[in-house]
Amino acid sequence: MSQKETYENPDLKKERQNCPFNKEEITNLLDGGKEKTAERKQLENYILSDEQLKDAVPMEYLSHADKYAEELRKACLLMHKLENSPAGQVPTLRALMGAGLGSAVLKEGNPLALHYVMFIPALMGQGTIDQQAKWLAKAYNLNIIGTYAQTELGHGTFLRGLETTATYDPNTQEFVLESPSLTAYKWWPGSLGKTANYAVVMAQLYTKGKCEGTHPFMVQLRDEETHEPLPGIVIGEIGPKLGMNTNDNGYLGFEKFRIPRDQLLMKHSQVLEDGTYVKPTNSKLSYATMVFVRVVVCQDVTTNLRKAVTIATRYSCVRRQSELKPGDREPQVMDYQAQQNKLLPPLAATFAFQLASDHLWNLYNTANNNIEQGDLELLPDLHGLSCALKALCSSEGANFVEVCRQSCGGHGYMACSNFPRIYGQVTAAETYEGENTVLWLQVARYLVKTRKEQTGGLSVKYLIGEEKGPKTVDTTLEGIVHLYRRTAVGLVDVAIAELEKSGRKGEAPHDAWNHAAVYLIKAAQAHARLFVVESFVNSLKVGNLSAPVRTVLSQLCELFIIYWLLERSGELFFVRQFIKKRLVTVEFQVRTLLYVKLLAAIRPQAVNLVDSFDLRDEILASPLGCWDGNVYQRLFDEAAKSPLNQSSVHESFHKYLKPLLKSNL
Ligand SMILES: CC/C=C\C/C=C\C/C=C\C/C=C\CC/C=C/C(=O)SCCNC(=O)CCNC(=O)[C@H](O)C(C)(C)COP(=O)(O)OP(=O)(O)OC[C@H]1O[C@@H](n2cnc3c(N)ncnc32)[C@H](O)[C@@H]1OP(=O)(O)O
Ligand SMILES: Cc1cc2nc3c(=O)[nH]c(=O)nc-3n(C[C@H](O)[C@H](O)[C@H](O)COP(=O)(O)OP(=O)(O)OC[C@H]3O[C@@H](n4cnc5c(N)ncnc54)[C@H](O)[C@@H]3O)c2cc1C
Repeated sequence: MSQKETYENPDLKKERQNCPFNKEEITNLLDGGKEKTAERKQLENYILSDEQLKDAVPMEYLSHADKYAEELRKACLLMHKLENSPAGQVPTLRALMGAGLGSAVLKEGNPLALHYVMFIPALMGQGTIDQQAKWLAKAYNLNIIGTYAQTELGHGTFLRGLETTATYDPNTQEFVLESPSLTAYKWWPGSLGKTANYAVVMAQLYTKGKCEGTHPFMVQLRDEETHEPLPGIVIGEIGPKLGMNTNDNGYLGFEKFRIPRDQLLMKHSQVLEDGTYVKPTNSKLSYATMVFVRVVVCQDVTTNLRKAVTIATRYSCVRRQSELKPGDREPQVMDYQAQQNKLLPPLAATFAFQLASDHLWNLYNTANNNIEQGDLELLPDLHGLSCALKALCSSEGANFVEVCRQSCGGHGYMACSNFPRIYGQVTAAETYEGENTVLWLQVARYLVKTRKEQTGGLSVKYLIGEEKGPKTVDTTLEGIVHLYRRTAVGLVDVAIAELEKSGRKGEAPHDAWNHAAVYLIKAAQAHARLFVVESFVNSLKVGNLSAPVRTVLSQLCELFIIYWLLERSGELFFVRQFIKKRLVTVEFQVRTLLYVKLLAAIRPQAVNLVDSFDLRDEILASPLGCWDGNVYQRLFDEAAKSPLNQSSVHESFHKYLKPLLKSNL
């Protein structure tokens, strides 16, 4: 019998009564259509009903090595299940790699993730047709398992500074891979520690005595039978981390390790037999795998945020605390405006991020198809937008997850609440695939270039030409979006003015850039926020939404846009003409009132909205967020699993505490 038939917390039951919109309509919208929802549900039933994929004990109680072994066992079993998946292999794989279904089974991290998320995409994006023919089938069939080894102990961000060398030897037609120092050791690649036997390795290519920059090489690391490291390969795992502990991030050193010439992935650049180097059409094409992951990370972070918001919202409607009206029953904590202020902006953000991520995904596919045909026109815009949204979704996402945790008081601090894991995953995305500050500066570079040269892609068109739109700002949605646009343009102009000021003082361009970093980052962030806000507003203009769904999504959209504006109001002070017009004081009062009204308007639908995410209890993996709201019983049940509760007196009492108690200190 399902939980839904046995118990439902009365407060949650009440929250769910008289829902003015069709929850399924929102579910379908988020899934990408009714058929996709049906497909997802079928897949969830298929995977989550398998007893062998369930945890015998909570993973927290296992050792580092046992956690890895357990997640690897389940990961391998999942791969076997792919064959008979009712949804087909590709959709199943996608679902298993991300923060939804995949993390319900592999809570600590998927030891095979890098194989699918980076190794196969790298082979596809960097390998020639012949190389793909040689390696891809083996990779898909899991005859080999790979990772993406780029970051080194000494360098992650600065790719031109990578130290690993691949020197071409025309006599043997081989590359010799070498780690010339400790800092040259690859450090961080996921799955490298224990799982992978192959890697795409990024190394400085030397041929005919000249360094041609970083290039991708296909490298076998371990024996395919024994899994022992090959001679000349030094390999291991880097140890426990804040989260993602069974992704077995590893280290890797090369001691004059030889690979054949045709293991340079040669789709974009080649080394001929005699050592002649053939350049790519664009040197950044070798970075394409990172661009792909930046795009999917936005979707992944959004899924994680939906989990955190669902847990916190349901819990906040079950939890009763303090006194709102003297003498009355303790209210649901969700009835405090302060709690709504914590939870409704992240709830709105899940929609905003999803819609922006969908746009980015479409841009990625178009740009990638064009690149395959040799047309690189969309590459700068894709790079700019993927950096901007990856940095924005991961940083805002991590902050929102932490707010969700805090909103659950003490119980949010329990490991079983699942907040530590969700946070661990989301904050990791602030660092991996390009540290966020570094990505903001990449975005700023694109914005400054566009503004100065008056040419750029679709996402930066607003920086070209004179500012359009009303000179005064009204409080309609369009008016507020215009305010975002003016702020974004204004901050780019402020950053350019800073750069020019330093230039006039005689500073070299690189120093001027460094000294304008604070402004440059603000401009990049304002640009990213503008994109998200416009995507949200524009998405509501199109599509055949029912009136009730359109109403609630419009409220969320308005709330989100005003929330960010209020949060970032300080930035308006950088844009001088706003202050002159006393916009800050006058308009803000109106918006603050509007914001509070929106909190009250959305509050009654909070549980219905998170229900419409349709996240199964197994995916939420939290006693605080379960559909039935049976929070206290579930917390008790979780505590019962603690190894310290398996006997009434722990053996350490007799060993340590009893002697102390008897010692008369
Ligand atoms: C199937 C999947 C389903 C679900 C999966 C879901 C989610 C994923 C889940 C889990 C993920 C699991 C694990 C995470 C794995 C993590 C892996 C990694 O972290 S791999 C390592 C990533 N490393 C980085 O990102 C390094 C960051 N650094 C850089 O990118 C570059 O060094 C930097 C951009 C900072 C600068 O490069 P540099 O070579 O120094 O460039 P330079 O300054 O000389 O030139 C700038 C010039 O180049 C343009 N440019 C830079 N990068 C790109 C690019 N990628 N594409 C296009 N163009 C680029 C830049 O705009 C500039 O152009 P202009 O000169 O201004 O014209
Ligand atoms: C969970 C996880 C998984 C990972 N998986 C992989 C993987 O599979 N494969 C792989 O190759 N790598 C992987 N990485 C490595 C990751 O890509 C790097 O950690 C990341 O790119 C940041 O590089 P770094 O660690 O060298 O940081 P650093 O670049 O040293 O950053 C340190 C500080 O310096 C600042 N900084 C650096 N450069 C600049 C600049 N130009 N301007 C201003 N500030 C700057 C940064 O903002 C940051 O505050 C992973 C990392 C993590 C955390």
